[in-house]
This record gives sequence, C-alpha cells and structure tokens, in this order.
Amino acid sequence: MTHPRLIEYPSREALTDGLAAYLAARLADLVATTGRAAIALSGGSTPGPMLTRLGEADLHWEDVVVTLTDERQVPPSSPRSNQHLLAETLFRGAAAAAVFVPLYAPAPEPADGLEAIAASLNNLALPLDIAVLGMGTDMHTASLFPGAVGLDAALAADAPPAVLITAPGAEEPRITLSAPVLQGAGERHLMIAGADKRAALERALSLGDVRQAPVLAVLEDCTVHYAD
Ligand SMILES: O=C(O)[C@H](O)[C@@H](O)[C@H](O)[C@H](O)COP(=O)(O)O
Repeated sequence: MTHPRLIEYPSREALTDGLAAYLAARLADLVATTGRAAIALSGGSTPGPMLTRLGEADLHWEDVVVTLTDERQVPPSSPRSNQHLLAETLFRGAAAAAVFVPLYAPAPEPADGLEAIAASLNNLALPLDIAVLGMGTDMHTASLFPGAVGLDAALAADAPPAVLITAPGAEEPRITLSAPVLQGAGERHLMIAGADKRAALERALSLGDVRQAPVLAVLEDCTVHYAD
C-alpha cells in the first residue's frame, strides 16, 4: 500500500478552515463542470466545525447530493444520529438546499430499510464524487469496525451499496457505505486530529491487514488531512 498523501495543518482551526475551503471549491467546480456533485460525509466528533464552515459556502447547493459515510440506527432526533449532526452543522447554512440521502431507515428492523437506502443511493448519490471519512483509534472508518458482524460483507468486492453492521460494544446497529462505494468515489479524504489517531494510521499501514485495520480499504489515492 502506498502511503496516502498527508496534509498536516498547524492547528485544528486550520484543518477545519482548510478542508472546508477545499471541499467548497471542489463542489463548486464539479457543479460548474458536470452539473452535479455527490459527497459522503462522516459523523462523529471531529468534523462538526468543518461541516458548519462548509455549509456556509455560497454555491449551487441545489445541485449537490449529500449523504453520510455511515449512520447509527437511531432516529434523526437523537443526539447520536449523524443526520442530527448534519442538521446542527452543515444544513444550518446555505447547504440546507442540498439533496440529502439518509442512511437511517425507520423500519421495524434496520435490515428492512437497507433495500430502500440502496435504491436511494443508486438513484441519487452514486457514484460519489467525494468521500470525507474519519477514523477511530481502533483503525475503523465509516462503520467498518474490526471484528464487526457485517465487516466481511461490507469489504467484499461485490458488496451492496449499504451494509448493516453490528460492531463489538457499539450502542446500536449501524448502516455503512460499503468499501466498493467508498473506493469508487472520485476522491477520498480522511480527516483526523490528535497524535493517537496519527499513530493508529501508521499502525494500520504497518499492519497491512484490512480486517484488522479497515481504514486501509479507503487509503488508496486518499488525502489525509491532519492536525495535532
Ligand atoms: O458514525 C461515526 O462515528 C463516524 O462516521 C465514524 O466513522 C467516525 O468518523 C469515527 O468514529 C471517528 O469519530 P470521531 O471523530 O468522533 O473520533
């Protein structure tokens, strides 16, 4: 595995501003040149300020499709929901005009909603132009967790667009974009902050085993945006 391109920012504020500015420019360029743009954003605690800043960008958001890299299977009203995070950040700005493809299915069982989610993704969001991912210190990305039920299915070359994941110790089931969908994105960006995540990334690269370090599934032609 070639080492991904690394952009190191002098501060977390610089990371927030720099990545938001880059993504806004790329989305504007994609809309101007192709008429549309499709971006998958990750949840978690890291991207919030960047999502707020991105949502303030003045671009033709009505031509942008936004989805998530993964979603906890909780209602959008839950503070644990990544859709809730987008509502509180990205969609507070002009980005509220974007088309949103959720990964939460209010079905009796999450698996029942997978078909509808896959259809929405295929009809509206795929292939992705951009995927913006995070990573845990356990070397997961999206909801591709080591040891998770569903991980092999999500990593398979013939995986469906979205896969149900039950991760060890997770508070709720998750639906994740599969590895082929993330690998098929026009560009991938990994946003990480803190020395512990930098160390986890180096550990993943030295391990070289995608089942122990699922982040490896997205690092080919990926740009890592890092701040201490
Ligand atoms: O649903 C989620 O939590 C994210 O999509 C997940 O993949 C996240 O990017 C990592 O867990 C890092 O999370 P932090 O930014 O909170 O460290």
